[in-house]
Amino acid sequence: MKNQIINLDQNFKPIDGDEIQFESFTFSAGEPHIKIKSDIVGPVIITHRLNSFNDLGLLCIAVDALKRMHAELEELIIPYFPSARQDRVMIKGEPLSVKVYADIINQLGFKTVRILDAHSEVTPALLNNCTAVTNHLFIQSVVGKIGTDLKLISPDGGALKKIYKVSEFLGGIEVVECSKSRDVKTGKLAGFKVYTDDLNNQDCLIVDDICDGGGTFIGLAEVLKKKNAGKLYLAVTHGIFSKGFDNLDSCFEHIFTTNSFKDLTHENLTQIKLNDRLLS
Ligand SMILES: O=P(O)(O)OC[C@H]1O[C@@H](O)[C@H](O)[C@@H]1O
Repeated sequence: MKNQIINLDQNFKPIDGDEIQFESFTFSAGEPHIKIKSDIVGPVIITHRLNSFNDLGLLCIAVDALKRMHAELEELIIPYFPSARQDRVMIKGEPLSVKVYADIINQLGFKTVRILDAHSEVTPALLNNCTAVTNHLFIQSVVGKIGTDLKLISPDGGALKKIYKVSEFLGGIEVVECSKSRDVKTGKLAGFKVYTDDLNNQDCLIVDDICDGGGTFIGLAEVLKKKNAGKLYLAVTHGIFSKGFDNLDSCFEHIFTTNSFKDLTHENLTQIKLNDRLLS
């Protein structure tokens, strides 16, 4: 039987199919409400941008409504997994936030959960039957626009394994390894090491999963410039850009992201819209 799709974040339609119609609104006290308007005739796929506990609330009540209509919950597609960076307890007294989200999502009872460019191996391990889609097709789209005559830059050890896989997928673009240190107590960036003597004016593409405030990439760009990098490009799957673009713009020739977190327009940014292909 053909799947039916419910795009819970109505501005975000990453895959095609027969859409389930619904109405949603928030009561004045802030409580979400939903009404499913279509008949349920096939297995259901939900796509949702799950950036906060409010988004999670809407998902939970939507699933309740669907279960009351005897829906078969085939798949949940949430490209950006919330709190994925809080995947370990660094200091006594901190929560393991990613597990809080994962436990709730596991309870919903989907056959599979699909996420994009997982921050680490922790999130897929916590989710039942998780498909973790890589960033390979996204980065392939990026190099399709800027060419392959460049070096791929991995900002830190966490991104290293992934970037070698991207490089292999793209036919062996050279990787430059870097490491990043943070103050464990404050979380503030302490510095970068770039493991090459000279970049010889070669263009560089920094590849990472998330750009939040951008401090990582601004700091790394400074170090790469000191090593004689040519043009600098940035590709991050999940574009939060919580501190805007002013400081990033002066560091990068161009920035690339997807719309997994939010819709963005900015003159120095290309947002590649997620679709069936990028999520497979
Ligand atoms: O420096 P900002 O943009 O705030 O944070 C993004 C970085 O923080 C990491 O966990 C991400 O993987 C990325 O390397």
